[in-house]
Amino acid sequence: MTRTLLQVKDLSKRFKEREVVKGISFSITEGSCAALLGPNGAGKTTTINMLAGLLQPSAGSIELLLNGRPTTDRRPYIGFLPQMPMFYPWMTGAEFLLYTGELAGLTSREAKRETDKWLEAVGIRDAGKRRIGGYSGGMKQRLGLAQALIHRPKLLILDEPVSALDPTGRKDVLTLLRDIRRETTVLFSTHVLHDVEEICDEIIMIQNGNIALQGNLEHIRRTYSEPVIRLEVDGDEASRSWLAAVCSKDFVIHSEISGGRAKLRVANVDQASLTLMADAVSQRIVIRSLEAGHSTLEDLFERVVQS
Ligand SMILES: Nc1ncnc2c1ncn2[C@@H]1O[C@H](COP(=O)(O)OP(=O)(O)OP(=O)(O)O)[C@@H](O)[C@H]1O
Repeated sequence: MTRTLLQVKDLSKRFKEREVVKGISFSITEGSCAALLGPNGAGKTTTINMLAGLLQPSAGSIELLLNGRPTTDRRPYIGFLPQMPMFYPWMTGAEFLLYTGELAGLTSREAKRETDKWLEAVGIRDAGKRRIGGYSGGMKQRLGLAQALIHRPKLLILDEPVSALDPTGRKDVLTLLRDIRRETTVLFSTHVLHDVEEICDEIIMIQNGNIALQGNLEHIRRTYSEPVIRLEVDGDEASRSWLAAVCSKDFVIHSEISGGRAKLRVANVDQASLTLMADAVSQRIVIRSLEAGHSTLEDLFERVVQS
């Protein structure tokens, strides 16, 4: 049975006379992994800070529901990793986790047990004995994640959790987020749409403080997915002018050209690919690559942002 864990209604935030979050409503299903997407300045951090209880909304409501009933104070049930987490550099990673665990209401014995568990889970068991001042950005991010999970929250909220990580670190964190989903619902903001496609099942896309698109990712994919051909030719003038001419053909619904590459939205990829290849052969144009497939979340994001 799918149950709502978080219900947001008509949420707004105004900084002086400027409204940056404009009455948004959405819900998050228990056990899901949801992504908050949007271009720079869309209002993601402001929204996340309101959900985490760090910012007071100007209007609207945020309810966390436990077994279908709203809690009076949602904060004990939320784990939060801000965009720029702050640490005490003189503490060791383990000391910091013990401290935050006890602050979150764990007994010292529980805090010790959870500290060991999470240092291991986020991959910094050995570094846990060292001072945070000597940690790299990626290690701090892992420690921040452990800090957000130590009190076993119902909802984990993360503001761009993978932006400071190298590819291995990113993969580790995404795997961890996927693993904890059995116990913890996850909401995170990101610009990396590929990560979203890998681990999320719900998305909320915001732009200019409004919701541009939201819902189940699979459903959105099915609804908005379109046949697309990605084409690359040589950079010489003849190839480029052929590419430009191709974009104005009848079977191309929409096109984007950048250098020797083009992305073509078409009605039928098979037919369009055959026509393109035949035309290229007859004009003696070398096609470097031709990929026939469907639009990605990134394509959809670009369309929403540009509209
Ligand atoms: N404390 C504040 N006072 C005034 N304006 C603010 C404040 N915090 C954010 N803003 C403005 O609100 C808008 C939304 O900012 P926010 O940080 O929520 O966007 P974002 O989607 O998280 O962007 P990014 O992807 O760049 O982190 C921006 O125009 C920002 O300048």
